[in-house]
Amino acid sequence: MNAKNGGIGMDSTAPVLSVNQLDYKYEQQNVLEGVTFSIQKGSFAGLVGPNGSGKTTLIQLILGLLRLQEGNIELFGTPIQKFKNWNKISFVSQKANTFNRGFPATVYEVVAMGLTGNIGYFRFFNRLHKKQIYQAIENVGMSDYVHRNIGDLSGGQQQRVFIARSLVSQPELLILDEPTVGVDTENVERFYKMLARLNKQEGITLLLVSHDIGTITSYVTDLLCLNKTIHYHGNPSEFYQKSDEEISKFYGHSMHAISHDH
Ligand SMILES: Nc1ncnc2c1ncn2[C@@H]1O[C@H](COP(=O)(O)OP(=O)(O)OP(=O)(O)O)[C@@H](O)[C@H]1O
Repeated sequence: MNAKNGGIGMDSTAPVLSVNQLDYKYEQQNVLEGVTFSIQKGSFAGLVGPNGSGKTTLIQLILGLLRLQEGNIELFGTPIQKFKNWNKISFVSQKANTFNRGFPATVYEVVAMGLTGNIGYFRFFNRLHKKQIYQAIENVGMSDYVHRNIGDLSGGQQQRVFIARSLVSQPELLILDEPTVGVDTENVERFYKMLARLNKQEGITLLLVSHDIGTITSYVTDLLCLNKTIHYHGNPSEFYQKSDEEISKFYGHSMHAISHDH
């Protein structure tokens, strides 16, 4: 059943994201071929693939930053060409933590910036906006740092603040492109735990792009392996039943994934 209404109404039963037979090439280089998958509401999806496997290109297509060549993408049941509710989607890029450390803003101010798209730069925040800002900061476990300068925080803490900034507008789908680049190992685990909690308790659908297949498989509900096309989409634990040979065939090199139980 599809309750589309000229691209304005949303089909609440539709997948949050549906990608169908997507091909993409830069000049003569085919980067994506026949990419097909969908992500259901409430999933924590991990998209993994080696360098150059097309992850960033795929995300840029999903965010409407690159024009479709072949195939189609639906967001909340609406073809991307007609999709207007971009406030339902938030994106945190790997570049977020290359933030200028000298930037004179507190955690509160950085998170508040996530609301300016909703209310405009020169409007004042009302009580509800302030509540949303504090709630987003609490959701990423940064309440003790509200008035600290962003430049004084560690890479992992800064990245949590950027997640809070993207959560404050209350998106339904949060897309993260390699958010743990530059975050030390111990904090990477904490970071993934925080994402898993946001997914379970706040019901936010997550699409996490990573080349770190070992760690993310402990947290994600859906694992997608991309190398030009989707070679695996399913339960992360079933992925480990595949032979090393099968995995390395699409991963491009031999790899030993490590599974942790949490
Ligand atoms: N703007 C561009 N023009 C030409 N080729 C590009 C462009 N962007 C990416 N490519 C090429 O397309 C292929 C896929 O790149 P993409 O960045 O999508 O992969 P990725 O999986 O995100 O890689 P990484 O993990 O290294 O970031 C690579 O071979 C890359 O060199």
